[in-house]
Amino acid sequence: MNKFKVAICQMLVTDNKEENLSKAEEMIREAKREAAEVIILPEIFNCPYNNEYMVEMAEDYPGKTTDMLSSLARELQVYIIGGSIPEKAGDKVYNTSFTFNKNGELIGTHRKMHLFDIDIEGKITFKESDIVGYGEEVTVVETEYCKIGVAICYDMRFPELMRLLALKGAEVIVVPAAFNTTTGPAHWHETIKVRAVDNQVYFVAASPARNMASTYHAYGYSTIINPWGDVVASTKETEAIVYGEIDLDYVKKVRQELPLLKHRRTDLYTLEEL
Ligand SMILES: NC(=O)CC(=O)C(=O)O
Repeated sequence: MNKFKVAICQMLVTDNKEENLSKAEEMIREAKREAAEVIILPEIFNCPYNNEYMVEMAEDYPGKTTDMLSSLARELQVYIIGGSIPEKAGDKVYNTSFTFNKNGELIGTHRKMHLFDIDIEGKITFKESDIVGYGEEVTVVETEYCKIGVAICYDMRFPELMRLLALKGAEVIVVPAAFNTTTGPAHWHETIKVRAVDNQVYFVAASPARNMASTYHAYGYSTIINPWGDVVASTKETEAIVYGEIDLDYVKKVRQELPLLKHRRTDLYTLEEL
């Protein structure tokens, strides 16, 4: 089982949770019909990426959204990396990604570790930490194919975390994300490519489609990059499913031919999880 097919559901997210859940289900079913085995949703897919909505629509785990993902994973016999949702835990809200295996069992929970607090003059101000709590754990999920590192959006801007995922054995890194129309054109493609090349992984970056009726204008352009830095598949800003094949022999080949991970001077510097 050295190859498997992934699908990114680049869905249009609205302020209607029922509509978002139906859209996610419809796209997951379509991806299964196209033989995808690992299906990925974008960051904050069940409500708008906006602090007020995230507080209002946050759900406990287990809850309506995660129950739906779990039962779809079981029924369709696929892995689902459920983008992220606002998760309510006690009096806190987290931006959390839940991953389910083919039996519908929860095999990974990633709470966004780096929160999107930015202020770009004349363009965009966002202060996620006003309402979202910080995740504390590095997340690598075990699948029947390989280990998959999971992080959320702004997390991917931190090369130390991405490297840690590779050092923990990830051959694929999946990042549900929602860059925007300021940061997307500036950094999206370059960041994805360099993280794939540095860590010699398949890098799967899943965005929502752009919704100009929303307060946050997601960039779109969900993309899969291989360990050599080539684009396996990509799309533009509108709703679409992006499919790509992950070839684990190719990961091994690139890592053998250009042994970056082996050539690290760990006698001179190290990276450790505290
Ligand atoms: N939405 C994010 O967390 C990050 C983002 O949009 C960016 O880094 O740009």
